[in-house]
Amino acid sequence: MQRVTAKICGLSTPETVGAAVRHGASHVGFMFFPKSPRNVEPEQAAQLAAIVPAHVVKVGVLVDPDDEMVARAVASGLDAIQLHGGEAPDRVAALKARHGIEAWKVLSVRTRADLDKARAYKGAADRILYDAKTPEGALPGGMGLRFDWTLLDGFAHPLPWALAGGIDVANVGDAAGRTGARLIDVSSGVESAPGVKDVDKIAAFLQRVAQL
Ligand SMILES: O=C(O)c1ccccc1N[C@@H]1O[C@H](COP(=O)(O)O)[C@@H](O)[C@H]1O
Repeated sequence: MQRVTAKICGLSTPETVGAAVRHGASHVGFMFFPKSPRNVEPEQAAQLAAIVPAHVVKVGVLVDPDDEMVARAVASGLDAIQLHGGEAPDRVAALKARHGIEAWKVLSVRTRADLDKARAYKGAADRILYDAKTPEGALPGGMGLRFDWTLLDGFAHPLPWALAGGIDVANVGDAAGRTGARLIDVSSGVESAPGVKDVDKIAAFLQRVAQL
């Protein structure tokens, strides 16, 4: 079976990007969402992207972005965009076609019906990322909230997928084992405070993932 890999998301410093790369992250993520404590400007993202080796996938996270925002983010050197808002399938497909890079769609999950929305993105998105639905008015992600992973039991995934939401070093083994996820996304689980990534937590998380 394919081994488990990890995306460390919401990175904003060379030190934490370096830690993610050194300890074996398959993906790194940069936030382009001004309301987020992890937000980076495109110029800052370009400097961070420049120190990421080619085998590590650089993902930009955007929330209902306008065309200019996507263009500025992609120009920082991204390999993929993660659309974390209410983007419809045709919008995802259009951005993928325009920029010629992978487009991921995030589905916010509370019920099985939320998973069923994945089918509409077949042919539009490259990957579905299942994350926990956050409370009304809160950030749409990065809150360290989990959804009920048993909802994924027996679900016929229409697309390659990844799991996010409230994952940390203590529960990543359960997350991968219980759901079968081969790509795990973490942000707040490797932080010491919102928006402050911790190199020791990144190292411990990735060492645990390497055992799975
Ligand atoms: O991190 C944020 O601030 C954020 C803001 C808006 C949309 C998504 C955001 N983060 C992403 O949410 C998931 C889960 O994060 P967590 O591990 O539960 O903290 C992940 O992809 C984050 O990058």
